[in-house]
Parts: sequence; structure tokens; C-alpha cells
Amino acid sequence: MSQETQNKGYQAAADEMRANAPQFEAYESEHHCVVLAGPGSGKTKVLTAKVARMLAEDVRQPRGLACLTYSTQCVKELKSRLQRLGIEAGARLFVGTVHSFCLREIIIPYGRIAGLNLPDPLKVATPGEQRRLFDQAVANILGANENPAFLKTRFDEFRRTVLDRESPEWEAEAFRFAAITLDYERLLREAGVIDFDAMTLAGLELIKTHPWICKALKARFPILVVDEYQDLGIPLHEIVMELCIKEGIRLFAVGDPDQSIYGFTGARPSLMRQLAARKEVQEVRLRLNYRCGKTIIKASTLALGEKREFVSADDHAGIVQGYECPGGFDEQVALAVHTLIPEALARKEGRMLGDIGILYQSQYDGQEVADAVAEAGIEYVRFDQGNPYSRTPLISWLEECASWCAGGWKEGDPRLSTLLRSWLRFLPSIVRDSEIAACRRELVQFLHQTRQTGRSLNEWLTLFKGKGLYERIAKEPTMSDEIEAFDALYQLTVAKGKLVKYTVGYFGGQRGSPNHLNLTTIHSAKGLEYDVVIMLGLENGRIPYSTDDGPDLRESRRLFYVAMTRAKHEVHLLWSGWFIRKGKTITKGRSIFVDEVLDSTEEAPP
Ligand SMILES: Nc1ncnc2c1ncn2[C@@H]1O[C@H](COP(=O)(O)OP(=O)(O)OP(=O)(O)O)[C@@H](O)[C@H]1O
Repeated sequence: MSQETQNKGYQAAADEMRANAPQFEAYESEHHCVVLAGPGSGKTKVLTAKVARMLAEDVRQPRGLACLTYSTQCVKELKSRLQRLGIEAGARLFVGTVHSFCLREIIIPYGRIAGLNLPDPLKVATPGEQRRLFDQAVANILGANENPAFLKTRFDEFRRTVLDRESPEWEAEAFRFAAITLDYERLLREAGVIDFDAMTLAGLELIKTHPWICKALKARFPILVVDEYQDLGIPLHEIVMELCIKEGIRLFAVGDPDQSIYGFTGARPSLMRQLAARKEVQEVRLRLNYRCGKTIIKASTLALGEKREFVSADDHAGIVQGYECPGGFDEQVALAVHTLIPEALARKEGRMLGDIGILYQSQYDGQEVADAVAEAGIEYVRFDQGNPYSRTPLISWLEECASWCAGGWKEGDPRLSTLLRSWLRFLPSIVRDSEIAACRRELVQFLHQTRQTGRSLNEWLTLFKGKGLYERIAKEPTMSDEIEAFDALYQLTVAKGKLVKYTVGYFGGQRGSPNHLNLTTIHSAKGLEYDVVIMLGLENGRIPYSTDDGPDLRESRRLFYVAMTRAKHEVHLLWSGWFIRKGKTITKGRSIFVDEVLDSTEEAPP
């Protein structure tokens, strides 16, 4: 895409923002700027337009900017929003997670020169290896009777939040989590691998102890952009303090502390507020909500339990409707599938399955929903951990390649150039021009030769292997986790595997399509928007887990708030008042959040 077309893309977005003074203020900012804003207020819109503008106007080639966000799913969403403005990640624009930034932009280029004790070759631990080594560390420290699965979440939070290993918090866990951390890290080193948290911690350590690395990073990336700041936790906050506040890399960050729902992984919403309050930082607050109807804004703010002054950008009211299903979760699912979805489709012309999201608490609930939806003959996409395969960057890219082969090539969606660029990013050891050309050629040939919707996924993946593309990735030490993900996907397509009936077209559709219903846990719905949201399992004991006042209830409130504010026009809330957990019936009544929301709205039928 030409520079001129790119400029037009962000200038058109800027014209839209001109009517919204705070959005435009953020867009015009020249120094550190932190945008704190509610759902649907255009944070991503401002961020993407600003990235495009800064690349074109503020940073001279070959310098660029780094844009960090929370998860692979957020990276995907951000890249696709940037693409709509004609901006592609590449040599001048890093878009990725914090750990991939630390690995690719700090550890690989500078780790060895700085004397960091790294495995050689630098191999990323596969999820299987991480589990095995963690189990081993727990057995070494606490004995074989402890169940490591019960400790994993708390361990991750500890490792991501207690960074100072001489602090009282570390000492307090000297015989438990601190000891497990040290032993686990020893086992990683002995196995010659590194995991995601170790990447982030090592990256932070390098920039803290080697000021010249900060200078080198500043030379390459004079601007650092952070999306979803509220979820990124203490290590990212410290990286920002080192690189931006101390070293002077310009910061542009957006986020919403009210949407912080990853406390259990170490996220701390207060960090973003502290950053915005610094004197050298320009704080911008956005108050218009362009997504949700007025009723939805009012109801969701009530459930949040804190006063907020968000207003709807237009006049549409929106629907918030409740349904009691005394027969239990099965009845909720049946009502959603057989009544609410057909009614929602019929209610608005042009509305499609892809405009509807079914949200639930856990991947186990998701399985019940997925089974019922499949039985009803509805095609769906699952965005949570319960999806039969995990959507790592490589697997998401394969979905895009499949979508291209299954007809996307005709409309240029996805673009071949984008697929090629991503392909080369999976192959960091390929640096010579002739090798790069060969890699591009191999992929183009594979894609052209396999342009056929109905081909089985197994055959397509077998061809991917046969053409030497798999081997290319397998040679990259930093792609070992991706190879494990590929192998797991492949196994699902053979013999009695869950994906044995998948075609290339169906697999490609899994990247999201207007014809597929969206199924997701509330956590995975973050950053997404739907015309209609149907929320299931709204019982006390599930959402919220506990009604006791405290940080957990506050985080549950934020979770419910995130779920409600995904909806543009309709929110449907379903409950039974009881549910089954580990074979036991638990009856704690309908969620207190539903009480609060329905008290505030009219329960008139839509
Ligand atoms: N100034 C504007 N004019 C018109 N539409 C806008 C404007 N700003 C944002 N929007 C639209 O509002 C919707 C929400 O914007 P966006 O996704 O950027 O919000 P967000 O703050 O990132 O949301 P969330 O945090 O809930 O994920 C999008 O459809 C976007 O195009």
C-alpha cells in the first residue's frame, strides 16, 4: 500500500475524531500520553490512527515503533485494525505481546553481549515441558503429595508480581512459592529452555542493569505504544518506567482500569492510574461510548458498582432482558439456541450469526453450548481455551492461510502480502535475500496449489508438511512451542480426531466470519464487540464466584461489566439459580449482578 493511501487511512479516522475533543487531543499529543477510557469509547480507534500518524510523521525510517498488548488474541485484533488503515507490522512496526517483545527485541539481540546466561540454542519451552518441569519443582519442594494443578495459578501470580527477590513478600514465601520459583527456573535452565515469564523477567532485568540496552532500544523505537495497559501487570509497568520515564522513549498508552480482569495473572489496575497521574504524562479521558445503547451503559455501570459518567454517542436505547430457566444450564442453552438466536436474527434485517456472541464463565460451560449449537446445525467459532486446538500465532496464521485458499484470494482477504510477511516472522534465522526469496516462493506455491474449499484439513496440513514448510519452522529453536501446537492440531485431523471432518474452508472460517456464531468465555470476549450478547450461567457461585465484599467481588464486577459492554444493541441474561459443580448441586440464587441490572431497567419484552 502506498504512503499516500496510508496517510488517507489515518486522516479519515482523524476527521471522524475531530468532533470528539478528547479523542482529538490524544491524537494530537506530542509527548507521553495515557488515554484512560471506558468501553466502546474509541481507544483502539485512537491508538491505531495515532500509530499510523506517528509512523508517517514523527519517526524517520529506518526507526520505527513498538506496540505491545496483552495476548495473542489482542495482537491479532490490533493487527487487523491497523491493516484497515493500511498499516502492516514489519521492520518498522513491532506489534506483539510483552514476552515476544522481550525475546525478539531485547534478549535475542542483546542478551549474550550483556552476559545473560541463556540456553544455546535459545529454545522456547513447550506447554508440555512447562507443565512437566513445574510438576517436578512442586514435587521437589513440597513433596509428591501436593497437587501441582491447584498451585499453578497462584504460582504464576506470585512469579509475575513479586519481582524483588530480596523483598519481605519473597521472604514470606521462602519455603513455598519462592522456593518453587527458584527450582522451576533451575529446571528450565537444565533443560536448555526458556518460558514466557522468564522472557519478560529477563528482558526487564537486562534493561534495568544495562542502560546501553535502553539507549539501543530508543534508537530503534523512539516511541512505545501500549494497548490494554490495565492487564499487562507489574513487569510491563516496570519496563515502561525504565524505557519511557527514565530513558525518555515517548509513550502512548491506552487502557481501562474498569476492564482489568486478569488480577489472577498479576494485573494491577492501579498501575495505569498511577502512570496517568505523573506530572510528565498527559492524561486524556474519553467519555463517549460509541458502541452500547443507553440502557446497556446504565445497567453495566450499575453492575460495576462505581460512579462513571459515560454517555452514549447516539440515541439508540438498547435492550437488556432477563430470563429465568429453572431447569438448569441445559435449559438456558436450549433457550439461547432455539429461541433467542432465531428471534434476534429475525428482529433486525441483515443481522447474521457473526453478530451474536454467547458468553459464559468457563470452557466447560462452553463445551455444553458448543455441543448444543452443533446439534442444531449452526456453524460456530470458539474463542476460549476449550477450542479443540490452541490458537497460537502459527495456528492463527494457518487459519488465515486456509481462509485465503478457501476463496479469500478472490477478494484479497486476507492479503497474500500479509500472509507472506507473517511467514517470514516465524523464520527469524532466515536472513539472506536468496533464502528469503526461496521461503516466499515455497509459501506462494503451496497456497496457489491448494486453493480449494472442500479439501480435507488433514490433506492440506499434510501438504504443508510435504512441501517443506513445516521443516522450515521446525529448524527454528524459538518456534518449538509452535511446532508442538502444529503437531497437536495435526493429530486432531487424523483417524478419530475431533477435526477429522474439517475442511480447509471450515478451518479458515474459524478466524471469524459473518456466518459463524461466536462462543466465548467472558475473559476471551475482551476487546470484541457484538450486536447481540447472550450471557449464560448467571448464578451466585459462578458469576460472581463469591458475593463477599472484597477484591474478588470487585474483579467479578469488572468481568460482568466487560461482558455487558461487548453488546451494541441487545443483552440477554440467563440464570437458573442453581448449578452443578463436581457432582454437587449448588443453589445460591440468581446472580446479584442480574438483580442490580434488572432493578435498573424495564423488563419489557423486546
Ligand atoms: N470518533 C468516532 N466516530 C465514530 N465512530 C467511532 C469514533 N470513535 C470510535 N468509534 C467507533 O466506536 C466503536 C468502538 O470503538 P473501539 O473499538 O475503538 O473502542 P474501545 O474503546 O477500544 O472499546 P473496548 O475497550 O470496549 O474494546 C467502533 O465501532 C469505532 O469505530
